[in-house]
Parts: sequence; C-alpha cells; structure tokens
Amino acid sequence: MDRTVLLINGPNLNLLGTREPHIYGSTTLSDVEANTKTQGETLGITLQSFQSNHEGAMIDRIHEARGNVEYIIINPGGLTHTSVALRDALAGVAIPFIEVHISNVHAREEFRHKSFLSDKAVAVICGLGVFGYSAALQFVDERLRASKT
Ligand SMILES: O=C(O)[C@]1(O)C[C@H](CCCOc2ccccc2)[C@@H](O)[C@H](O)C1
Repeated sequence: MDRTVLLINGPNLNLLGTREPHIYGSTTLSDVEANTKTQGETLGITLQSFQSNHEGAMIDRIHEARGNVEYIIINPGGLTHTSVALRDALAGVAIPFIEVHISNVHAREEFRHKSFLSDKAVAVICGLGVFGYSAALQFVDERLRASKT
C-alpha cells in the first residue's frame, strides 16, 4: 500500500484525444496514464490506472483498492452528475480522493455544474485540461509526505 495511488477514468474517457479535442484536448488516455505513471516514478509513487465505461466495474475497482491504495484520483466522467452509487463506494472504502475534470464543468451546461462526489473529495480540479491529473498527483505526493512526518 505504501505510496500507491489509483487513477480512475470513467465512461467515454477512452475516447480522449480522438474526439472533441476543442473541449478535452488531443492527449490520449493512454498517454495520460503513461505520463502520470512516469511522474509517479519520479515521486516514488506507484500509480495504478483503470478506465471503464461501466459504473459497476468502477465500483468493483474502488472496492478492490481498500487496504492497498493510499489515494484515488478520479475523473468520473458523466457519472459525476448522476451516480449516488459511485459516491457511496468512495465514501465506503474511506480512501481519500481528488476529483478531476479536464474541462471547466462550471462553464458548460447546467447539468454539469452538479457533482455527486465533490463534497466528499479532498479537492476538485477542473478546467486545467489533462494537466489536472499531474497537478492532482503532485498534491497527493505532498499530502502523503506530510502524513509521514
Ligand atoms: O471534463 C471532464 O473531464 C468531464 O468529466 C468529462 C465528461 C465526459 C467524458 C467523455 O470524455 C470524452 C473525451 C473525448 C471525447 C469524447 C468524450 C463529462 O461528462 C463531464 O461533465 C466532464
């Protein structure tokens, strides 16, 4: 478990870099995962990545993280705005998490302004593009180091 972080990306984020680049940029999900893994290695953090288009699979992966992951960085995709079950899974395993959105959801359609997760998150990052993932990992590193002093 020591310094292990789980990166979760939700539905449709497998399309990252191939569709709607004007909203989500041109970096692919596999590049995001590779770049974040490399950043983790420089920080002494083991990064596990998971992407699913299925709410239940995301919930199962969150359950599996219990006892072997210290932090979760999650972009829930559209489930952000709909999923009580995802909220309950994150709260249930009691692993601190950061919610990341590539776009500035608050500058988009009204229905994207509501998150079922944000009030349970340690932090929410949105609008930084895929840099949000890097910023989240940097933050997690500092939190993990602080918790060990
Ligand atoms: O801005 C974000 O990261 C979102 O979580 C992305 C979700 C959409 C995930 C789909 O991502 C795509 C990426 C490229 C092409 C098509 C979809 C959207 O439903 C949220 O409101 C905000």
